[in-house]
Amino acid sequence: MTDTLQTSLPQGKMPQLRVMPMPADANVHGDVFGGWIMAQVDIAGSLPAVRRANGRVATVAVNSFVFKQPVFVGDLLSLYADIVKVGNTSITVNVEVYAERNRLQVEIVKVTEATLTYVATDENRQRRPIPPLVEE
Ligand SMILES: CC(=O)SCCNC(=O)CCNC(=O)[C@H](O)C(C)(C)COP(=O)(O)OP(=O)(O)OC[C@H]1O[C@@H](n2cnc3c(N)ncnc32)[C@H](O)[C@@H]1OP(=O)(O)O
Repeated sequence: MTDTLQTSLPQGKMPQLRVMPMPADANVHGDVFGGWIMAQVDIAGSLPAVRRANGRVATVAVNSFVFKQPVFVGDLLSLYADIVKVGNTSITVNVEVYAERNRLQVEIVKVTEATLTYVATDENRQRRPIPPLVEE
């Protein structure tokens, strides 16, 4: 598992989300609940999906989710999300989470990796086609 240890955050990319878990997010041993991390990953992954879908999306599947290293209260988490597939109505996003621990000593650890699929939905919560990509 040596590939989980990083010395820096991904270069040239902006995190979708940065967040710090608080004591209420931890179990009795002080480690952060997996469910809390999953919620942050779901939010981070939805952000590029909403932009690409130009509107609301719903999470239809968590295709994979790996907790590579524990997360501790006070870690500063950076969540990076990249669209890896666009279907007719669905968008699949890869999310990577890095923790900055002991921030004065700059220890950065890759803690989580996940792939989720979102479906573009309309005002009746029914699936809708992904609109064509508009060049900016
Ligand atoms: C806001 C939130 O995120 S709330 C989080 C919880 N999520 C929800 O409450 C969503 C509940 N689910 C639903 O409402 C419905 O399943 C919907 C609207 C998301 C999808 O509606 P359905 O009619 O079931 O869609 P359908 O089966 O045709 O699949 C739609 C797309 O999702 C994909 N999909 C469906 N199931 C899966 C799966 N298990 N894994 C990967 N992709 C899937 C399909 O391949 C299809 O993609 P494509 O159109 O790009 O080919």
